[in-house]
Amino acid sequence: MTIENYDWQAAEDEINGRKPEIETIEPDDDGRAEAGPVLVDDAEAIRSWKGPAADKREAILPTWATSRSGLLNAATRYGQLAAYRCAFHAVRVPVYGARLMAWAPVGTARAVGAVWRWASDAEGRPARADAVAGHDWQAYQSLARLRDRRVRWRGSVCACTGLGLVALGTVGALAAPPLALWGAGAAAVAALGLAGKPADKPLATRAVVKVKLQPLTSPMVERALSRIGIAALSSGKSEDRVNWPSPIREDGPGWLAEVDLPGGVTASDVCERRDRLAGALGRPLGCVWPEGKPEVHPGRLVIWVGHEDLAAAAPYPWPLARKGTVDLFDTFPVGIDPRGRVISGELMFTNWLVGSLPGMGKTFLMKLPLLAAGLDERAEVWAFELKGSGDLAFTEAYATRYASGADDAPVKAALQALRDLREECLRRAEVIKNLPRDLVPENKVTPELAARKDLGLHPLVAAIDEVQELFTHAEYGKEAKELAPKVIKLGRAFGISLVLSTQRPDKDSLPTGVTANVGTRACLRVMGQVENDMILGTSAYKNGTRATMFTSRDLGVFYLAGASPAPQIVKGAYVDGPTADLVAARARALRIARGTLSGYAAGEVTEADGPQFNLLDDLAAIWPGGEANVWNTTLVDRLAQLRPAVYGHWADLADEEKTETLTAAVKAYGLASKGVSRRSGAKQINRRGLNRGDLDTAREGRPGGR
Ligand SMILES: Nc1ncnc2c1ncn2[C@@H]1O[C@H](COP(=O)(O)OP(=O)(O)OP(=O)(O)O)[C@@H](O)[C@H]1O
Repeated sequence: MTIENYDWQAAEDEINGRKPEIETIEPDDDGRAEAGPVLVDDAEAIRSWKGPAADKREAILPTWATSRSGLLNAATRYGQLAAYRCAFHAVRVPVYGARLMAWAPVGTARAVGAVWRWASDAEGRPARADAVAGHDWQAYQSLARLRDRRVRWRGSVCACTGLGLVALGTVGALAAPPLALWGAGAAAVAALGLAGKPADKPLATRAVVKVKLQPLTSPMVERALSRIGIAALSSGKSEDRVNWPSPIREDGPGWLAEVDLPGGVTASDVCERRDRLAGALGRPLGCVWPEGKPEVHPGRLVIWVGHEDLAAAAPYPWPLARKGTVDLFDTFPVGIDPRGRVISGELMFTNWLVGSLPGMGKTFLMKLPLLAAGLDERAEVWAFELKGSGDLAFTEAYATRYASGADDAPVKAALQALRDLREECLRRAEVIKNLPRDLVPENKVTPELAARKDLGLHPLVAAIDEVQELFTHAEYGKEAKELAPKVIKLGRAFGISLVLSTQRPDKDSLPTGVTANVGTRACLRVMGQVENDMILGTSAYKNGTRATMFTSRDLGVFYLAGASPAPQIVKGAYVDGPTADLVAARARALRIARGTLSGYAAGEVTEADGPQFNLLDDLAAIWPGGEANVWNTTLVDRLAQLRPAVYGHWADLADEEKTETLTAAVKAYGLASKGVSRRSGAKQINRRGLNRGDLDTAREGRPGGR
């Protein structure tokens, strides 16, 4: 119990009234404590206890104003609101124009009436009438003289202004450009329309109706907590009251309440009842996000209540979807937390495990590390999708290994990948061991070593979607279960990362060696404690990290553990199919430029990937008869027709990219493209292409021969 939580009254009652039922220190044998039992809790001593005091400093700036992403989010929110208002009113301009025109005659009448009243000294009329009624003829005479003077003067002003306006109008009509005339006309109609506007009718329709959100208050939170079915919170006893270490404050687009729960109640007890808490607070479930702060103590509860339902909020677009590259030795964005702060993850020196019920967003989440790896041109990517849906087909553009399907072939390819990764781990370990100590101070791959092509220590990211198909496979499962933990444990330091996803997190489908050793865990909605802990780690459920609290509406929402000291709730960035293809095209271009496009994406197909065939043989097969030199663009189109599954995506590239892609792909076989000049109509066009003689030489010299 902290000093603030100490119940002074109860302590005093106990000391002064009832016989104390508290621990006592018995007198020493030597009789020094004869004066009676000494209380362990001396109320006076505790009351006068002075220190050491820990000053808790409140943040100078709200959380959202302390980070670039927070500021960016706030600016985006207001910018989007302003843009929405502009667009809303822009489409209604004709309606507003029609309203102004309809009101303009009334406005004209009102303007003429006002001028007339001013020119005829209408305001003096009541005074003159009073003078007549009171038979005060002297006053009347002076008021009448005043009126005459005013009418003369005001009449002249009106006449001059009228003549001036007519002259100005005539000159304007003859000399001013039509646009200015229309502008002046519109301004006049607008002014008269506004003058004639009925008082109860607004000109513009409201673009944004402000819904007054009720601020979160401490009585509200206390009342809600007392109604979620936790006995201690609803007992009403003073010792069962929650404590407030800091006041409720606005945090991003919502309110943040931090409370210390009474003894014996933990934050996870409340997290488990998130739906009841939301109900008791009268907010949509997607607005209420309780979480623990175990680094303070298990009873510290943080409740964030958002203005907007996270499940109904617009998907969060991946910041790297349109532009940007990734340095895998740094972090990359994976989503936002309920408060709108960008959450990042990393791939180097960590392995990923993604799990959830089917259809909650596993594959969408897996796309993020795979695309991030794609945007680091040093990284080699292997992707295996064992459901056969083609969800990871975007990686075909840049992956060194790719397999997809619901049959045995991709499962076998994934197993082969694990075998090869194990070998690669050993090779890399040997390379690192033989390097001078100063280059590998921590026996780990460094960015400098990863950049050296001669060492082969580049990042290698291997993803297996629906990995349960591999681990439960009758023939390959046993070996895969043995290999995966070894790769996870060993590969980490050598730049090899596994990204695994499963929709069946149980002990048969996921070896404990995997669950115990992965560093980054992402758990979308699961049904129970076992699945939760299989993905998020032992005791995660007990510690309040419960992906069971997500509902079926929380698509793409997950607990991310391992990316930061405490698990975080994240709404994953949304990358749809076409966007993934665009990013993949950038990943491919990066590799082509660096000369690192290899394997599957470069058209090389290994035995493990399927039937054996080869780019050089395929080129020979589609070579136009009798031609000595052929443009790369023509060859790529013919290759795409020959094997759409392998070369199909090349056909969609621009001519320049087709040329580059084939140049890079044949380079691996020691074949170089050269300038090929051809006549097209009256023009002579020069493009890069291949020579048949060079191709045959490369085929002869290929290991294994023709
Ligand atoms: N981050 C996200 N934001 C918004 N919606 C998302 C997000 N991630 C996924 N979704 C939605 O959830 C749906 C299911 O996603 P996904 O296909 O990744 O699920 P899954 O768990 O892989 O399913 P399965 O187990 O059947 O393969 C998607 O069609 C998408 O509309």
